[in-house]
Amino acid sequence: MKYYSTRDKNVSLSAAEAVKMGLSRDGGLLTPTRIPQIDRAFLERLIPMEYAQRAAKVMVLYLTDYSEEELLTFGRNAYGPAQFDDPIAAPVRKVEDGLYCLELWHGPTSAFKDMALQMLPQLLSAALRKTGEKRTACILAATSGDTGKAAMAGFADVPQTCIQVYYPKDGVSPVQERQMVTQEGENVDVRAVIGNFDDAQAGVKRIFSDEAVRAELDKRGYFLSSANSINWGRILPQVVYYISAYCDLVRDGALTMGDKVNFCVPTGNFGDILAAYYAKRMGLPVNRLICASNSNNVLTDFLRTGIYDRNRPFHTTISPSMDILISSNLERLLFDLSGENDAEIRMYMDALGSAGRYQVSDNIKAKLDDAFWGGCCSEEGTEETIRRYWQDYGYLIDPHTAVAAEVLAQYRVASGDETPAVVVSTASPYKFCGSVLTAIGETPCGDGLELLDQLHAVSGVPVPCRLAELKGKSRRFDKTVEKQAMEQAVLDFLK
Ligand SMILES: N[C@@H](CCOP(=O)(O)O)C(=O)O
Repeated sequence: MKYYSTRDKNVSLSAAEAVKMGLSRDGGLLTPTRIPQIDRAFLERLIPMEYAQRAAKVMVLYLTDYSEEELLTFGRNAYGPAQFDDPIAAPVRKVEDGLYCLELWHGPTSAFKDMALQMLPQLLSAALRKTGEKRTACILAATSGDTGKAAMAGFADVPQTCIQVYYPKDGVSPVQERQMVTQEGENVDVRAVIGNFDDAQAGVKRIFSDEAVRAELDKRGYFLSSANSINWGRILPQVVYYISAYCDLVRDGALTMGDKVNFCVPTGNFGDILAAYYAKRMGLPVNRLICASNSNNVLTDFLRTGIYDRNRPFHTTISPSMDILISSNLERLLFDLSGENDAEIRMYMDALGSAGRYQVSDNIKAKLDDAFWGGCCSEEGTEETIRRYWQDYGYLIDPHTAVAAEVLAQYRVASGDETPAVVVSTASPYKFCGSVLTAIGETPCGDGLELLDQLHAVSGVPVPCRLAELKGKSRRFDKTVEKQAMEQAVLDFLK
């Protein structure tokens, strides 16, 4: 299987090279040249398997220069009991008939990012070996809260790698910040950007395409790679959990093999829902993908009108990981929907860069309507949904999951579609204690880690052990950086 760029189909890379590079030199996203197909027999075979086996079976379809045995070893390292507090890794929890939550936060940093970022470092280390690379990979990541910690945890002290993370100052939750600034490891660094997530992501992409910085890093023995969902090695492990969830629903009798399911995904950078789209394109029986946004509802408007317009106020919300107005992975979706038309994608992305806006063709809009539905949820709606899930189901959910749960309810009313649905639950409520406490009618006593105990006292839900351990950890990083100074920050880190 070869990989090409959404902006240049003449690029031709192996999977290992694509994982190593992270982002194409032309600014495009590296994408498989074909989408492998799965059928009922394939899904039947996955049903009795453990999560790591399912992951190896799916991933080898795309990573043809890796062996299935190699991927199974990586899977067992990634999703085993040393990392995940649930033996199923990504369990599906029944909320009520026809309504399920896919819990993706049982990993070491309590967010769905662990599902990919416990795997990516192993894929990258193997890629370094497979390509004979002698330089050190420097991972640059922008985060609105969850990716940064998961990437640091995944890459900490991994040989021949180092990682530098940028998060928006005042744009992540207190627990998310504490997770990042206490991260151990000799090869890690994290800085708060004076700006929002889009500034941090734009800075990282700018550095990737800065030839002078790249040449200087090369002289020093480094090359750049990415741990964000712009890296195909991030998307692919996320495809696995949609397929796995379907198998679990069939195994448990909630679906009959071949029945369709809807997935409702809270998303900002469009990576998580793109992974669901690939699963659908591979042949997983998916009816509709419901894209849930918070008040930063650029994706809702796009899916409804075909016009992507980032020229709007940026809101800081209680679901901060989705506070994003430039959704990077939409580019891969548009590439697929356009019939892999790289010239058309260049036109849209140039317009996004210069005017902050583009309008897709009628052809793409029709295909979007067929596969997707977009909705958004206010801050009040988010709190109300957390409260409702707690009162009605005794189920404590985080604000991102609540956004999806509320948007799914809107979709059902608007469409009348009662297809069994899975809400993708992306983070532990303990990462957002203050907002969750307020939502369930408690007054937070403080604004730091003491809220972990308060939320535990009122809910009885166990605190994930790595979050509880944060209390004993001291702060290792406290640097801030202006968004224009990120290039220098990289050069300072890689002395
Ligand atoms: N929601 C993310 C933002 C970055 O998204 P990614 O999936 O591209 O890494 C975060 O929490 O950092």
